[in-house]
Amino acid sequence: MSEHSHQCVIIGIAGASASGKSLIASTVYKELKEKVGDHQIGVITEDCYYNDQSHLTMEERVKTNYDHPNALDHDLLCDHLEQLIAGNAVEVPRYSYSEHTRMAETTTLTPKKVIILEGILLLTDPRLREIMHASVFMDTPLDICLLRRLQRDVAERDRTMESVLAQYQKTVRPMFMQFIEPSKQYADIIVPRGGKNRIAIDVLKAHIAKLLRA
Ligand SMILES: Nc1ncnc2c1ncn2[C@@H]1O[C@H](COP(=O)(O)OP(=O)(O)O)[C@@H](O)[C@H]1O
Ligand SMILES: Nc1ccn([C@@H]2O[C@H](COP(=O)(O)O)[C@@H](O)[C@H]2O)c(=O)n1
Repeated sequence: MSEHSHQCVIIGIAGASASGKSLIASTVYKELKEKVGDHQIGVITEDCYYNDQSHLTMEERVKTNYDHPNALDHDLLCDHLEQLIAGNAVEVPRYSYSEHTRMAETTTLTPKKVIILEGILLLTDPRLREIMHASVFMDTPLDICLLRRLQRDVAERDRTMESVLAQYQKTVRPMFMQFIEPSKQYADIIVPRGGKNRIAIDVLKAHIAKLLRA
C-alpha cells in the first residue's frame, strides 16, 4: 500500500458479504469519534457506489450480479477518494437495497484526516489498493457469513429467505471464490471471526489514533 502523506488517509476493510465489515467500521468510528470528534474521521461504504439502475425496470434490476466488479462504479469511488485527499467535499450517493438503485438524495462528506472505507470488492481494484494507506480483510468463515446475511437481509434489506439462498448459490458464493477470496493476499491485516473481534477493533483504533496525532 502507498506510504505517501495525504491530507486524508484511507483505511480499507474488505471481505465477504456479512463478514462484519460494516460492524467493525462503525464500531471503530463510533469509539474514536467520542474522543476526537467527527470532523477528523468518516466512513464510506462501497455499496453506495453500486451503479445507478434507475433506467431499468425492477424485473431487470433483480437480474444484476451484485457481487461482480462490473456492478460497482469504482470510477466514481476513486474520483471521490481523490477529491477528499485533495481537500474537497464530495456528494456520496445513497443506495436502496430494496429498489436496487441509487436514491435521489446524496450525503455531503467533508474531508477528514482518516476515512474508513468498507466493501466486498475493494481489494480487487489496483486503483483502490494504491489509494489505501492500509487494508484489512475480514476472514469470517463463509457458513457464518451466510447465516448472518440471511438474518440481516430478511430483517433489514427487504429480502425473503428463499431469495437470499437463491442469490447466495447463484452469485454471492461463486463471486466470492472468483474475486474476493483471491484479493485477501493484498490485505495488511487479516481479522478472524467477525465484527466483534475486540483485539482487531483496538488495533485499528490505535493505528488510526496514531495517524490522527501525526
Ligand atoms: N462477531 C459477530 N458476532 C455476531 N454477529 C456479528 C458479528 N459480526 C457481524 N455480526 C452481524 O452480522 C451481520 C452482518 O455483519 P455486517 O457488519 O453487516 O457485515 P458486512 O458489512 O461485512 O456485510 C450484522 O447483523 C452484524 O451485526
Ligand atoms: N441491490 C443489491 C445490492 C447489493 N446486494 C448484495 O450486497 C452485498 C454487499 O453488501 P454487504 O454489506 O453484504 O457487504 C453483495 O454480496 C450483494 O449481493 C444485493 O443483494 N442487492
